[in-house]
Order: sequence, then structure tokens, then C-alpha cells
Amino acid sequence: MLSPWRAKASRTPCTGRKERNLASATSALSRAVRPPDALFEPAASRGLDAPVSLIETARLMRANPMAILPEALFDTPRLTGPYLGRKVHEIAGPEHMQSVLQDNVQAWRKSPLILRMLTPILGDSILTAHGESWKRQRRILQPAFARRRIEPFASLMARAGLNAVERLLASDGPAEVHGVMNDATFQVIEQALFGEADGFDRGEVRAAIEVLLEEIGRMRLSDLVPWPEWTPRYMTWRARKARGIFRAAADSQIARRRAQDEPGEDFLGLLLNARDADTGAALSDRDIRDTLMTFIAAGHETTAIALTWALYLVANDPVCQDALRAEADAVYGAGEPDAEQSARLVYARQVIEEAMRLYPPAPILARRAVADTDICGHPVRKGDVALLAFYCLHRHRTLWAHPDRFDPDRFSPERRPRHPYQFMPFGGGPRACIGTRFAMQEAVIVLSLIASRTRITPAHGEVEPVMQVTLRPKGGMPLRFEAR
Ligand code: HEM
Repeated sequence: MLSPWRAKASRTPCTGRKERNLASATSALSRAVRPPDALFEPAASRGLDAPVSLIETARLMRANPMAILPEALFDTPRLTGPYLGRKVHEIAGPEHMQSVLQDNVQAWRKSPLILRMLTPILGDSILTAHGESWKRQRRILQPAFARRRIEPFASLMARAGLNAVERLLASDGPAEVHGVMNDATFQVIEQALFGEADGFDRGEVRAAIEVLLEEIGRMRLSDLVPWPEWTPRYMTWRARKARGIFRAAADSQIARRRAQDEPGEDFLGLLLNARDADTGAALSDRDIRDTLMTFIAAGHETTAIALTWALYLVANDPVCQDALRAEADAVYGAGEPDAEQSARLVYARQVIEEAMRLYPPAPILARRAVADTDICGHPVRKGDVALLAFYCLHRHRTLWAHPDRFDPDRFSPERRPRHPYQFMPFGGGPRACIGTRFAMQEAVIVLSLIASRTRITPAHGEVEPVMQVTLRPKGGMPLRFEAR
């Protein structure tokens, strides 16, 4: 059975006529040469087929939260089970997602477990705040992500893509793609935030950020205890020191910029200039510092993960590689794409979307009910938990034909999913990712450059996904690259 939601129109494809023609041409190229069952089908991560004890659940959560997803959630939109005297609602249906993230959003808050892990490092930032504090920050930050603000970053994204090509080709034997993609997206976010600023030791700050991201991603058994919200989370001495290094560097950059007449066009400049449209208020230095760290935490590893899985899938699909190359030749030739050209790389965009369908960088989100409510008519009590299983939604057997196959043509203008909550790597509703446009522009440019300049082949067999906040490749992602 295919999507019962298909009839519900409407997500307008944001492609112009010229792009659509190009999309059909490259899609036709990728389809014409092979029958659908010749498509690459990576092994899928499957979950529990029977309930397990609370202790076993805690163990699995720490090792790989993907393992607690029930197998049945690939066939049904909701499952409900017991959870510490309350209920946990695991959901994988578009209308159920919409109910939690949009229709009844005021009844849900981000999970205390995730907030406990994020807040010591990100503070009360747009990612962790709720209520008025979140609304104010979202209002002030939204204009920084307008198209005209993001487009100028295309050239630094292309530079990072070209650096990545060089490193992948220089590798003696298989390249460790996840590391190279992490470096590329770090280069992009760091330059987008601070521009060419000097006055701080970039190497030291990068090392500190790595320690902080590791600290955010490390779930401890004590995190699974439902402490009162005000109980501080234990932080290692190393993480405290790293937080001090990052804060000192950010504070000194903020002070230097404030002393200049022109704050600049990078994110730091935009944050210093940003004003609340309702009240005219500016962000405090502390808000700005926490926002900078939040953009790094939310925007660098996620994009690197999307690219890593996309390259894995493309490595296993030579026809898709040829189609990517043909598109790059037609759109920007031997040069590198600018913002206008990157918007015309519609097939590269489809590949990134299909990669994020199969491997959503954020595969599960958790929410806790702060009031009695319901999910599509099913009663929910205050204190219940909802697990939004995007991984299951994206491979749901009632929604997608051959859900485990890599088929970028699913995202062609004629075939793309119609329900806005059927494909949601960036979340949904008012708390959806603010960085979507930035991430898509970056991922499309970097993927297109790598696929057009190299021939990619798998180095070992299947790679398994493991969730450590994001959906990482277990044991890394070795692939081989040859110059075209
Ligand atoms: C492929 C890359 C990315 C993916 C898959 C992704 C995914 C997500 C998801 C699923 C959420 C919703 C979280 C929730 O509802 O609990 C989110 C929120 C957010 N993302 Fe992204 N993201 C990406 C890139 C970025 C980038 C590049 C930035 C910034 C430069 C960014 C900044 C944020 C922020 C600030 C939020 C919180 C928004 C709010 O609560 O109002 N993300 N992202």
C-alpha cells in the first residue's frame, strides 16, 4: 500500500522552469539505464520485536538508542508502552508528527534528558529555551537566515568543498570520509560565524569545541534518572576547561567587533546588528555567545553526517555519480558553483534529500507532555513522553515504495512526498531547524563538487548507523576516491 496521505496536496516545489527541465534530464539519466530493482539497498537498522526490561532499555539507550525502536513502528504510525509510571508514545506517522510538533505544540516541551545534556554548554539558547525566551530569540535570529543572507556564503562553501576534494584524493588508500566532512563543515561554520577574524587561536578553539561536542553527545547512566530540573549535570574538568576557552574566545571577538564601526556581514556581525522587530531590543553579549556555540553544535556535525551518508550511497551507485557529474558539467562546468548555480543543482539536492531520508542526521527527537493532550485522538497525560522516530517515518512501509532502496528520483518534482510531515530531517512546526537553507546550500555544493571531480567506490562492506545524538557511521566511513 502506498501513501494514504498522497492525495493531501501541497508542498510547492521551489524549482523554476529551467531547473525542472534539468531535473527531469538528470533523473531520466539515472532512471533510464537500470531497472528499479538494480537500485542500491543498504542494510536497514531494525529494532526490537518484543518489549524488554527497563534496565535493558537503559543499556540499549546508552549504546545505541536506535536499538530501542520497535520493529512494528515501520508498519504502524503509533505505539504506546509504559514508562516510569507514565507512558511513552513512539510515533512514525505524518499526522501524528504534525499533532505533536504543530497542532498541539503548546502541550509539549523538549525532553528533560536532552536539555540536561545541552544546557550546561549552550545555555538558554534558541535550541534549549522555551516560552517567551525562545520566541524572542527566534524572532531576532530568523532574519539572519533569509535567502539573501545565506547566498553570499556559497563561495566559502565551495572553497571548503574543494579542500575536501584535495584531501580525499590525497589519501593513501581509503579516506575516512566522516572526518573529512566534519573538517569541511567546521571550516564553513567557523568562517560563516567569524569571517576572517584574527585575535584568537583557531586550533585551540577548534579543539575546545570538539571536547564540548563530545560532552554533549555522551549520555551517562545518571542522565537517565529523572532528577528535578534544577539539579546540575556533572561535567568533566576537561569539558569545563574547554567551555572556558570557547567562551573567552567568543567574548573577545564580540568585544572587538563592538569596538568597530561596521560589525560585518558574517553571522557575528548579523547577531550584533539584530534587533527584535517587536521591541527593538538587541541580543546581550551572553545571548550572542550562546548562539554562536549553538550554531556550531547544531549546524556542523549534522551537515557533515548528511554528506557522509550521501557519499556512501553514491559510492555504491555509479549511475547516480554519472548523473551528478552531468548536472555539474551542465550547470557550472569546470569552475565552482555560486549561489544562483547551486540553486539549479536539483539532482544533487534530490540525492541529499534521499540520503537524509535513509539516514536522518537527527533520527529521533523526544518531547515530554506538560499538559494533558492527545495525539490524533489517542489520549496523552501530562508527564508522558513522545519519541518522534523520523528513522521509522522515513522508511515506513505504508508510506514509501521499497523504503530501504536508495532512489533519489523519489524527490523529483513529480514524485516528491506531498504531506509536509512525511519527510522531516529538519523537524517541523515552529521549532523546525532555522538553518535548513544554510545546510542545504552547503550540502548540495560540497556533494556536487566531490562527485564531479572524483570517482567514488566503497572500501569495505556495509556500514551500520549508530546514534550518538546524530546518526553516525559505526567505525567510521572509509571510501576510495580517484580523480576523474
Ligand atoms: C543537515 C543539517 C541539519 C539537520 C539535519 C538539522 C536538523 C535539525 C532538527 C531536526 C531540528 C529540530 C530540533 C527539535 O525540534 O528538537 C533543528 C533545530 C535547529 N537547528 Fe538544525 N539541522 C541542520 C543544520 C543546521 C544549521 C546549519 C544550523 C545553523 C547554522 C542549525 C541550527 C538549528 C537551530 C538553532 C535549531 C533550533 C531551532 C529552534 O528551536 O527554534 N541547524 N535542526
